[in-house]
Amino acid sequence: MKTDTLALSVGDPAGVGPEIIAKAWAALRESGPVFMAVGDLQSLAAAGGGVKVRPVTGPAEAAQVFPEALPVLDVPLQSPVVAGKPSSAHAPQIIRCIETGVGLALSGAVAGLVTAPIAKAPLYEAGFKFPGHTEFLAELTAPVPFEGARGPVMMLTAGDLRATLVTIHQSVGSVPSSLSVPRIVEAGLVTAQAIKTDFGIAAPRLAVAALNPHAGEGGALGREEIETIIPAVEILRARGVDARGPAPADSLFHADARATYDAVLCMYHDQALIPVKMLDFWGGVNVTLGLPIVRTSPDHGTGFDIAGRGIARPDSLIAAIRLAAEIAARRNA
Ligand SMILES: NC(=O)c1ccc[n+]([C@@H]2O[C@H](COP(=O)([O-])OP(=O)(O)OC[C@H]3O[C@@H](n4cnc5c(N)ncnc54)[C@H](O)[C@@H]3O)[C@@H](O)[C@H]2O)c1
Ligand SMILES: N[C@H](C(=O)O)[C@H](O)COP(=O)(O)O
Repeated sequence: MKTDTLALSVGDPAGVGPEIIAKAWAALRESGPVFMAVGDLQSLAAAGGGVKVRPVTGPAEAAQVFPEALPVLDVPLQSPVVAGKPSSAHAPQIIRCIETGVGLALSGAVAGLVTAPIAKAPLYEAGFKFPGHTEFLAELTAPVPFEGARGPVMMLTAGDLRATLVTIHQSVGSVPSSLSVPRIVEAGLVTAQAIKTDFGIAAPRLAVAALNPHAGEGGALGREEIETIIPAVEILRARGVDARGPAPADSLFHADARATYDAVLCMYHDQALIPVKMLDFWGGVNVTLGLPIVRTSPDHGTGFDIAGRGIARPDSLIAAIRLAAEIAARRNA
């Protein structure tokens, strides 16, 4: 039976996740979307600022209790949590919550997965081999077939801006040598497909950002456009994608420019994330495209500097929950 209940992995228990999950539940308990937190019951209760939490055995029970209490599929921590103090000792539980959420989404028990922020450093310290959720989720869902161009592709969206990334968590210095025609084409195909299936735009217009200032100024300021990005755009167009570019990134993000495209393919992390988080830090959402599950996440991180003080804002998490529900409804229509 199809469900619209979402799973919400708690992320790093020492971060703002538990607090903003409780605040998101308080904001959505009457209107929905319904979600079930997957995490340590005790630390959610402690961080929830008086919000009622209720242990549940699964999404069906979660939907029943949601109007009255925050439903939690308990994945107990094995060591104490101090807000603002990340610990690699929490890594196994953080990873298990994500794995549980992915399993529920793959089985159809939930409509999608929303992931509260994780901090990479404590996970790396515990031997976590993936740069972040994006690559981990791709690994966990790899055995499951997916029709069309397969991701993962990271998208950050806020307002009318949808920006996807060719390269993600790597140093700026390593980006030029990482760009290749196949890699840009693949990211463009996944983006164009997702704009149709997940965002409901029948004829997506894809802008492609240049890497170098002034798009390389005819080669005088770099040759990545001539040698790599332009050939990739040509292949995308030959494969039926309405791709345009590469355009100089500094004139791609103002309001009039944004009106000319439905998504913009960026070459590296901050080329996409700075404009998105400038446009609306509190409403931005991280979406993983091209996977057999729906996955969103807030556009911010664990906020260790403010965790436990009760001042973290749930806006981006609420936007992520709402967008996951919207995408899931489109995919299941
Ligand atoms: N979705 C995710 O899982 C995600 C997203 C971004 C960063 N991260 C990770 O989080 C860790 C910390 O990252 P960072 O310090 O670069 O970024 P951050 O977003 O955690 O913090 C940046 C600033 O924004 C503030 N902030 C963050 N969330 C807030 C909220 N909900 N309400 C009010 N203020 C908030 C913080 O206090 C801080 O001053 C890193 O390990 C990073 O990799 C995870
Ligand atoms: N670059 C992401 C952001 O700033 O929102 C963040 O690191 C999350 O990445 P994963 O979803 O891969 O954990």
